[in-house]
Amino acid sequence: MRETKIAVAGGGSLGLLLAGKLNAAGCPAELWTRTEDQARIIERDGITVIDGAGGADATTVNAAMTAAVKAVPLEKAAAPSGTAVLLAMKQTALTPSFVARLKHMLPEEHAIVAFCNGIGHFDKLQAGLPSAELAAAVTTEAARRSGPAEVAHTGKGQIWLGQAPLFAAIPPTYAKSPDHDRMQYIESRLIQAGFTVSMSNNMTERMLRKLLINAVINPLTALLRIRNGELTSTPERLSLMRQLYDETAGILREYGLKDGSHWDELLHVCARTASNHSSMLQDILAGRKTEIDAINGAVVSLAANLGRQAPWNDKITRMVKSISDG
Ligand SMILES: NC(=O)C1=CN([C@@H]2O[C@H](COP(=O)(O)OP(=O)(O)OC[C@H]3O[C@@H](n4cnc5c(N)ncnc54)[C@H](OP(=O)(O)O)[C@@H]3O)[C@@H](O)[C@H]2O)C=CC1
Ligand SMILES: CC(C)(CO)C(=O)C(=O)O
Repeated sequence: MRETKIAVAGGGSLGLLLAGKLNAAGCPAELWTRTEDQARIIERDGITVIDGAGGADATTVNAAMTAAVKAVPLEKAAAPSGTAVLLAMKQTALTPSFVARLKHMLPEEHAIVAFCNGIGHFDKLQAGLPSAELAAAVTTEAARRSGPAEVAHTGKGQIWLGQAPLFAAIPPTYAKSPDHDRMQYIESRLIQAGFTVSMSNNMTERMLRKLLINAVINPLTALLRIRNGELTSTPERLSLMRQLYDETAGILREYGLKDGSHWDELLHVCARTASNHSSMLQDILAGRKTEIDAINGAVVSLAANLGRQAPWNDKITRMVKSISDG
């Protein structure tokens, strides 16, 4: 098997969950933070993961565990040949200068497994990191950072791993395939850490399904400032959801979204994550840039590539941008 060293980039909700659980299970995974301060706190205190927190079920028992984790600010990280980076950062952080910094620090042989919601990130990574083995991870896990070294695991879900699709490129040109042994190694380590993981040979479909869910729940909950479960509570809100859903699903079908009960899946996600603030609402409340460009903005671009319009997605993108920092 090719030598692989796992590193997690981004000490936010998902990054703390991944690094905390991997290290707790005896799988060393260095965490690359943005700040020196956060790395220092984690080196001192380890990462605490509170499992079961935020569960809708009142009988859920919270269990906390703390793991020692090696943490360094990203620009000081040393990445040996064969490093696999679990990228747990928002789309908004993947600027050309950040991708150039990654290229500078990563060895020739490396893999990037991107957990980002939305689409467009693989095009940016592919353009800036031509020798990267690019892999996609789609997850229904839910996590919320509650301190620099503490994360609440607010929903147990699944992780799908596989080759990265490139949606914007027409005709599609595929990124360098992830090394099979390396992906199996990552899968086995994540399973050892307690995650439910499956390899998928159709990440396009997985990502489009997640995109459809995020394109409806995220902007509406952000604009209405409500929890995910409250979205289905009135006929007016359901009607907004339905219009946005119909338009988005119609476009995503042209890119490989299969026919299926996606509307039921959407309602199920609202019920399963009823008490969550969506990530977009959290960004708005914290005054951060949202991932709207990579979600509804991306749907508008996908429609334009087909010579079509997506007026619901276009308007909702403008509305979210008009109440946030971009
Ligand atoms: N949280 C969840 O449950 C889920 C999240 N996702 C997706 O995963 C991705 C990550 O989400 P999440 O963890 O919630 O996001 P967070 O905003 O909680 O975390 C992002 C992290 O990236 C760090 N970061 C930003 N810029 C840099 C940089 N230049 N160098 C190093 N680190 C940097 C931030 O650092 P700092 O805090 O210092 O600013 C922050 O810790 C998103 O695309 C999200 O949509 C998908 C499924 C579930
Ligand atoms: C599934 C959902 C909507 C859960 O909150 C999510 O992925 C998000 O908030 O970004």
